Amino acid sequence: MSPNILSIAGSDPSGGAGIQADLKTIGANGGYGMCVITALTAQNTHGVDAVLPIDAQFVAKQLTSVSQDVHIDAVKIGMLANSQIVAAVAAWLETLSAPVVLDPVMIATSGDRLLETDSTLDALLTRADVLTPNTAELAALLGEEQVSNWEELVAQSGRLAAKYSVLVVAKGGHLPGDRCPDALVGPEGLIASFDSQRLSTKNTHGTGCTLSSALATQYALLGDWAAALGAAKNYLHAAIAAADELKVGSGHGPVNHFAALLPPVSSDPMAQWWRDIGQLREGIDELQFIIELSAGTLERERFEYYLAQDALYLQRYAQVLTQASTLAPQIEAQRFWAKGAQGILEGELQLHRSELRNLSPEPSDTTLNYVNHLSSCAGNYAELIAAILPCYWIYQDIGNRLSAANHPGHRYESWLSTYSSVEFDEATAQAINMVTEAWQLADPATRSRMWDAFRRSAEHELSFFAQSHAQGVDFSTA
Ligand SMILES: Nc1ncnc2c1ncn2[C@@H]1O[C@H](COP(=O)(O)OP(=O)(O)O)[C@@H](O)[C@H]1O
Ligand SMILES: Cc1ncc(COP(=O)(O)O)c(N)n1
Repeated sequence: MSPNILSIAGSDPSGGAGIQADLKTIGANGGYGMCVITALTAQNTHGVDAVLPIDAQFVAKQLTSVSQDVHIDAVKIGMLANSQIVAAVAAWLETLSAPVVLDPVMIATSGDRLLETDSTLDALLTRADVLTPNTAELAALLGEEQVSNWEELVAQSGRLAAKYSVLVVAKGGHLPGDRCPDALVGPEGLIASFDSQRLSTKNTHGTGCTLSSALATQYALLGDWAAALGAAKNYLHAAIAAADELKVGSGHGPVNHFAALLPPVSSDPMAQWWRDIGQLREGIDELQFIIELSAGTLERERFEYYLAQDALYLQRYAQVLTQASTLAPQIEAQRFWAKGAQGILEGELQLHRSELRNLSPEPSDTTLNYVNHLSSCAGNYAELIAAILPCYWIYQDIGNRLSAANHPGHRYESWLSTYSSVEFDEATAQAINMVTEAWQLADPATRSRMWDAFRRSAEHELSFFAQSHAQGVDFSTA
């Protein structure tokens, strides 16, 4: 069951910090988010322009309305704006036993004040379970100098923990260096530390809000502060790592709160598919058959075996292209696939016959598995053309390299000269476009079947090129 997490914080209308960041974070971590607003701010990714604190009695009213009705599993406190609001929240907390994470927000990263100068958080510091100050807030709470290295930060956090009998998260975000450690520190010293790489981005607006609300949510789920901090830090790290995918403002933008929940944003799904079969493509390049064909050392027998299987495959492939033409929703696509089928029947198969001394009558298991896979996709146009595509694309890719290795006197000179042509490059680009268009129109389930059909065909391509050397690559049961 989702824990109910209450954020008591200010509003950031640009959505990266404050209650907006908290609600996104709580939801992304599996909690049910609620919020009591303490202040409105007018701010963006460059800084805070104005603050309008909510009347303290109205803050109290919001708190009682929520807690009279809803069971609260954990509380996260952020910006409180002034001492009247601090007092209202402190009085309300006396009626509640839920765990409390207090992010002692005083000054925004941009340097703007979020807690009035004459206000103190003292009434809340002992009631909180965990404090999450940044280096400047930590120093201010102790009336000490701000530290600049990790050992001093852990020591200073320990002094704060002892002063208020609480746990303190030592946050390395503002320290120099390429690491970004955080640690849970108690009155007795270090409890658990979590190191991470410092991510290179200027988009870190709201990281403190995000960490503290993730911590409250994870504690409600896990019941252990150290484990909760580890989980919260992992979540934040992924959100910072994906921050640059968002395009929010021209200053310090927000982190990407839903990064881990969303499928990778790819404006070019085919480029993604091509990358995702990268290992298979490398596997094909490393096959003895391809290496020897390219070098001209391939035995004639193996070459003819491959050609004979290819001829059998192409007969069926031409039928599959005809089926795609029948299923195609637009006339242009109908024509394209029909033309492909015709090209095979009239052009490529003739070429095979001229190279072959005798046509092997029997298709191998590898060849049969491949064509059966193609036929199994024939119930749906989008899936079928996704299955058809690797034959075009991989052949074109290898063909360009093989024809580059060709030279006068190469053992397979005439064959390799057919491997690359402007027409085939164009046909491949058009086939990629057709599959992209079908993908754009497809629902998520069909998209996933399309990718599966494409990937399986790429696997069959590898098996197909491997078969003349019987290298035992067989994905037929995959
Ligand atoms: N560039 C970064 N790469 C990775 N983690 C970061 C980066 N900047 C901040 N963090 C993390 O964000 C959290 C908030 O840290 P910090 O910036 O110190 O606090 P605040 O946002 O309150 O000023 C910490 O967990 C810190 O480790
Ligand atoms: C309403 C509100 N609350 C908190 C912060 C701190 O944000 P940061 O984590 O960037 O210092 C903020 N800028 N606005």
